Amino acid sequence: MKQDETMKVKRYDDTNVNPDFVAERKKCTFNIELLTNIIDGSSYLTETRRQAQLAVLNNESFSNLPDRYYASRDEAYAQNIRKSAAYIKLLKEDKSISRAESYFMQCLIFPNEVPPFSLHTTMFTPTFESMADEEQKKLWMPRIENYEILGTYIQTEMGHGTNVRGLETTATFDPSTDEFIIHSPTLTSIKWWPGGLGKTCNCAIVMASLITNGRNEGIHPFIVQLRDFETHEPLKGGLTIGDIGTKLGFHGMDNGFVKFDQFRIPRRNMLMKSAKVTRDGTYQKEKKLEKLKYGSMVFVRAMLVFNQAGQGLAQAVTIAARYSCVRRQSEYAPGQEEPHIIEYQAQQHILFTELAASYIFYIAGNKLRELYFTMNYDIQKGDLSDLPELHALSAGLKALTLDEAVVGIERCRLICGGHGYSAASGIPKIYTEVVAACTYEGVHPVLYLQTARYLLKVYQAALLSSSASSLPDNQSSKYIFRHLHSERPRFHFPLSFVEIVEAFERRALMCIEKASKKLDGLLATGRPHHEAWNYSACYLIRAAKAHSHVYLTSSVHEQLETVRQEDAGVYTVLGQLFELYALKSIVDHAVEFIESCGITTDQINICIERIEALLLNIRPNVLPLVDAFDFPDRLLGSALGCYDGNVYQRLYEYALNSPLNKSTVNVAYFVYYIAINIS
Ligand SMILES: CCCCCCCCCCCCCCCCCCCCC/C=C/C(=O)SCCNC(=O)CCNC(=O)[C@H](O)C(C)(C)COP(=O)(O)OP(=O)(O)OC[C@H]1O[C@@H](n2cnc3c(N)ncnc32)[C@H](O)[C@@H]1OP(=O)(O)O
Ligand SMILES: Cc1cc2nc3c(=O)[nH]c(=O)nc-3n(C[C@H](O)[C@H](O)[C@H](O)COP(=O)(O)OP(=O)(O)OC[C@H]3O[C@@H](n4cnc5c(N)ncnc54)[C@H](O)[C@@H]3O)c2cc1C
Repeated sequence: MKQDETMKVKRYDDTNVNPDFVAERKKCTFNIELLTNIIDGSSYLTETRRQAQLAVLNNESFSNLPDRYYASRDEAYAQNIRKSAAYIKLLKEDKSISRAESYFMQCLIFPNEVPPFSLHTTMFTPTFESMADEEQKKLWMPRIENYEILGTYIQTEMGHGTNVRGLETTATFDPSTDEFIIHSPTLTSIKWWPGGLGKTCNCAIVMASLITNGRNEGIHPFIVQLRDFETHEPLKGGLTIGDIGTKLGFHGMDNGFVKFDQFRIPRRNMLMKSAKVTRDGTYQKEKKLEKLKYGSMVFVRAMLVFNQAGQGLAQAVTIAARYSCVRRQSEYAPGQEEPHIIEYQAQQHILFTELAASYIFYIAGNKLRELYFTMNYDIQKGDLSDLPELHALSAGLKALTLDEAVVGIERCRLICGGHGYSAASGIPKIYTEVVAACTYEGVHPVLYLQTARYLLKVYQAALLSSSASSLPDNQSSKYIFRHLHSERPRFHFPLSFVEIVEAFERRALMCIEKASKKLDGLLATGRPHHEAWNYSACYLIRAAKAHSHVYLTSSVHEQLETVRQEDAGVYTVLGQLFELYALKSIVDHAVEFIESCGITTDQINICIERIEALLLNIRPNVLPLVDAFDFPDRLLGSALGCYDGNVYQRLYEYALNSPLNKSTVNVAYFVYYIAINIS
């Protein structure tokens, strides 16, 4: 990114800081900057992020006016398009902007928003790059990279989302014209939900059942132009397109529908890297590359762990923590000043356990992102051996971290009392964005079952192997094999960090074994496989969750081992957060740990006591721990969570700006009530 010499806006306003915050920040026992580097992934990424954020704050085109919480849907959409236009212009003009820089800029330009063009970068382009052949890439990529083509990803239909194989849209090859005919044969086959489809995008990858020579060859991707490149009008020839209407959140996003009525596209618009239809209608495929077509889902699921679960929960926690250090309530010691609500143990238990979870999701999410890019390098070159592990991991972690994050965000809102319910707190917006991710890219029961399907295979292979070296070289195979072929360790309390990871592994293995036994038991009674699978679902989902917890704990433990060499202060606070998250999970799933690790209820009580001690340990550092996330105020968009802690002034300003306050007597009241009931 080109450096801007005129950068003048500071990321924080550190004048006029609430004195309570000044006192809190003085209690800090560790190097905040070092922890920020860990959260970002490196000091280089911290610096990159800050420069990118400054560039956004200095650019008036990216302001959030009108106020984002008062904007109507039309205004929210228009605001997103205005900012998108400025952002895309910038990306086109400054080719030195790196992927990381553009990512950080986008997060701040569209705070807690998925903007209408985002499908272009997260799904349309990756799917095209992965599924198009070289000639197709040469033809299309320049216009895709130049944003002349703005694409979305069209898979889901009104009647089918989860069951991709059950999609009804057809792409029938017509050899007489060398074209595919895209058709929606029923009401339920209307494509429904794709982001940016309603009003914004001019092209799309459409997933449809390929039919040639009378045979249905299954779901394949096609690139389809939807709108005229000049007038932006939907193309003639069989398209009905529109916006699907208001949703729980995503107000600035035009999720859309499209009905195809015998709409024709050239044969070469089928993406032909792993399968093709020749001029005479012959279908050919490379079976080994078949699963590549699911690749963009794996990508987004892997990214959602740090981007939505980690970042979303961390933002809610930052807001709740800062507010808790300002808000005073109730008489604690008779006759004395009301304490800050942060001093109540009940508040600390919720706030600090969610703080711990946000650190775990952020750090594990960063590691998953790195793992994705490492594994995907080989996958794109045609070596798909890591794909099953990556698919299982990204599916399970997307589900588990988002499940826990949305509950955590709501708990943060609740511990802010009444002001948490105001949009001004910023938390409702965070919640509606993050909870959407629990649905898109796959609903969670379905994703857990995908993870479990893989785990049972790994378990069977590990059972039959006499040496780990004969198994695939990945984390799942390693820990499942190791614990399957070794004695249960004796656990000592309080648990060491190594023992914590071991305990999560033993628990996961037990859950996988139980799921396997349940399935085998049902099969042994003569039930068909699909029925036995369905009635094992509760066991299978428990196994997938326990396995995902293994990744969370082991990857953060790995990070801790590195930090231990570097800085004692950071190691201590990060260790406290790791222990708190792990012990809370153990207590929440006590039955599974008692059974799998041979521990007692007395030992669970030791964990409960230890959690209380950890709350006291964490208390002095709470504000520095959320400061370390380094969220600019604009990103949080919160009167309660600003860096300077001037909560009440901001709440008052927010209320004064309400459109309802533009007049002293509201016209509706005058017209409907006074006119009818008082005159
Ligand atoms: C900070 C530092 C720098 C940063 C750098 C920058 C990095 C960039 C950051 C980018 C940030 C991104 C942020 C994200 C924000 C994103 C916003 C996005 C907005 C929302 C977009 C939403 C889009 C959508 O929702 S698209 C629609 C998604 N739909 C689904 O998910 C449907 C779910 N259903 C399915 O996945 C399948 O149909 C399934 C798997 C449930 C069932 O299918 P099936 O055919 O019946 O499968 P099955 O028989 O069970 O299995 C067959 C076989 O295939 C394997 N399989 C299944 N899925 C996959 C897969 N995805 N990958 C690989 N393999 C898969 C399965 O395991 C089986 O294998 P075998 O057992 O071997 O047979
Ligand atoms: C905000 C948002 C943005 C989206 N963006 C896009 C997009 O850009 N492109 C796109 O193509 N799609 C998009 N989608 C669609 C999304 O991917 C689907 O909604 C999602 O995959 C779920 O499919 P469905 O809605 O058909 O739910 P269904 O598949 O009907 O599932 C309903 C419920 O049934 C249960 N269920 C279903 N199948 C099973 C099973 N096999 N086992 C156990 N339980 C099951 C689950 O509890 C599930 O929640 C978006 C959705 C949202 C909410």
